[in-house]
Amino acid sequence: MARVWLAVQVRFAFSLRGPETAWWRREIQIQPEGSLKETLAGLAKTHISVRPSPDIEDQLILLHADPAVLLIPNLWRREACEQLIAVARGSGAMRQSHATGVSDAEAQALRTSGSVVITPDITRRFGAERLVRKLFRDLAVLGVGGPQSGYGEFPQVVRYERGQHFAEHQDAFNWEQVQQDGYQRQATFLLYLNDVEKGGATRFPELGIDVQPRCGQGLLFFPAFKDGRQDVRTAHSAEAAVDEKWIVQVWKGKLVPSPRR
Ligand SMILES: O=C(O)CCC(=O)C(=O)O
Ligand SMILES: [Fe+2]
Repeated sequence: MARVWLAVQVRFAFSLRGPETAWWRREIQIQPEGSLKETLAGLAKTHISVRPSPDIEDQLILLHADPAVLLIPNLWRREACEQLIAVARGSGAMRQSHATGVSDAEAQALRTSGSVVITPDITRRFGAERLVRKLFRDLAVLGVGGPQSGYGEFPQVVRYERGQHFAEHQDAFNWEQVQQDGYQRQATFLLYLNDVEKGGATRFPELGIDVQPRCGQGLLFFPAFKDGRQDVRTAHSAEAAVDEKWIVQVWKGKLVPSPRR
């Protein structure tokens, strides 16, 4: 019952959102007591253990309880967001984004943005060490995966120009691929790098959630269950951009026992 109620409140908050409204503050006030703790306890059983440090816990907004979707407003300052955009632009390495598990032609229709993987080489060449460290420190502060889990992918900066989108998809790999690679994505951490007034929302159709990009705002969700199977309820899309949109994303993964490896 509480879950249904929470989802309804989220829709309500989004529909009321205006450019100057501190809607997430209202959202905190209407969250049922203890719901974040309950959600994290449930998450540890079904998906992944997430133990946020006490100073960030207060800033987490539970957009959806099961599956858990968390929003962290004002995680990065504008200056840092702009620096990371400048690294991506300046790298000269932005390319048409890839999509996993589909042919090139399908990928081009599915995902029309441009992106650059912030490899150690790009990090070094463009002096982005501090920014990359900050991304991983944020993940650690959010307590994603606990101190023992070392598997992160290189961060990826993505730009959507007017009309570009990423159609509905799963971030977690399909079971066949997991069996083949012995690796699954367990947490998606997305950080919005600019304010987007029109278009470009991250949409979770199954959950009735639209997240409008705000500079420095983080989004955290969990695309796979503990055993490595996709949690298809976390399907999401990037709606077509009207204003230009920039994000950076990091996936935290884990090795999954595989008969073929
Ligand atoms: O751009 C967004 O809002 C979502 C991006 C996304 O889903 C992805 O890159 O996997
Ligand atoms: Fe995604």
